Amino acid sequence: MAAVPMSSAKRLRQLLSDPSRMVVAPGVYDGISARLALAQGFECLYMTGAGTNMSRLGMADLGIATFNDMVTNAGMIASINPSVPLIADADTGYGGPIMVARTVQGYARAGVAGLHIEDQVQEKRCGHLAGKQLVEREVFYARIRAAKKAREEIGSEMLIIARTDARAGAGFEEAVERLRGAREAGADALFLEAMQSEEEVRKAVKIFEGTPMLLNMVGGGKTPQMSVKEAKEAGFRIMIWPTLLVEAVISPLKNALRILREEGTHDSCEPIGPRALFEVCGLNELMAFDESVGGKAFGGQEFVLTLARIDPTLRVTTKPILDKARTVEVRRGDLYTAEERERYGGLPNAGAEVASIRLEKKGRYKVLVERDGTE
Ligand SMILES: C[C@](O)(C(=O)O)[C@H](CC(=O)O)C(=O)O
Repeated sequence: MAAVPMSSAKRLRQLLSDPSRMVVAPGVYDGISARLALAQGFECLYMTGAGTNMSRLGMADLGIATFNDMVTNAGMIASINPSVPLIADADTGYGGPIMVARTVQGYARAGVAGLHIEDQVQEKRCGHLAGKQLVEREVFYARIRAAKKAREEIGSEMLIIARTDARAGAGFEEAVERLRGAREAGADALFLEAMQSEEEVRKAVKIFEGTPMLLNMVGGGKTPQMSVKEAKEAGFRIMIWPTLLVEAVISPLKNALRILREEGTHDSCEPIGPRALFEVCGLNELMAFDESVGGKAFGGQEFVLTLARIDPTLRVTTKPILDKARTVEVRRGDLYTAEERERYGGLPNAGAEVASIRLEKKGRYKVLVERDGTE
């Protein structure tokens, strides 16, 4: 329900047009992970194919998710905040050139801002597993040409990123050659999968100077670990962290389940309660929308918040408080003046959380909040 001042693809291109910026995109795979990344104010998200296979299908990253699985997930994620660009994994494009075209147009209509298409065979696998097989160079180039032509046919600005998986079996030089060919075939950005040393990482950026390069940071993968700062200094323009969140949930979930199974309780983590839980997925905004159009389904009280320390002119916002609500989330956009809302309302930062106010008891509130969100 956020305002959409420009297409997310245009926004992604705008971010890339500033050479001093690197686009950092955490890998998300479902509604909760996407909501959490948006709440942190990330300016771009990445829909991981590995995470989509795992969370939607319960399957390993072995190219099992089909176009329909992927486009449905991408459309759901892209729609949560359409002003924040989503780069989505499009694997091999899911078939020959005709199918690649369908994939590109389907992703564009689903609101995806950029996608990557690779040169593995259909029975593909995670780029950091052994035993990958490649299609011939020309087959790869035809995929990229199909992607570009399909995008042009519908007037989309979606970014086409060519990914090569050649490093593992065919070597660095072949990978570079394939990306050269893909660039000629019309790719806007390049992704050399599973580079194996810092030297390769730096060399690749140098070879393709002038073309945006994507760095894939898989924890425990083939590529040496680099921070956002290091990747930016090396010259990358996009950095994805595909498995960060998938990995992060495994242990806590296992632990909670083990405790429930062994001890018959659920005290492995402090329960935050249903209200706070749903606030992660937009409860307050959804209710505010309902109220703003005269809906009566969730009538609550008014919450008056004064952010005196952030701005001397005193920023005030009102937010509804649900019955029995325990927290109120304040986002940057809540504090905009009408003019600011017009100008900045659609930018990713508008959704960034500035404070999470814990409510002690029902009543009318007037709260002073400092920049770090503490009362
Ligand atoms: C980027 C990637 O395509 C993904 O699906 O997110 C994977 C990540 C992974 O499986 O570790 C890849 O690098 O192949």
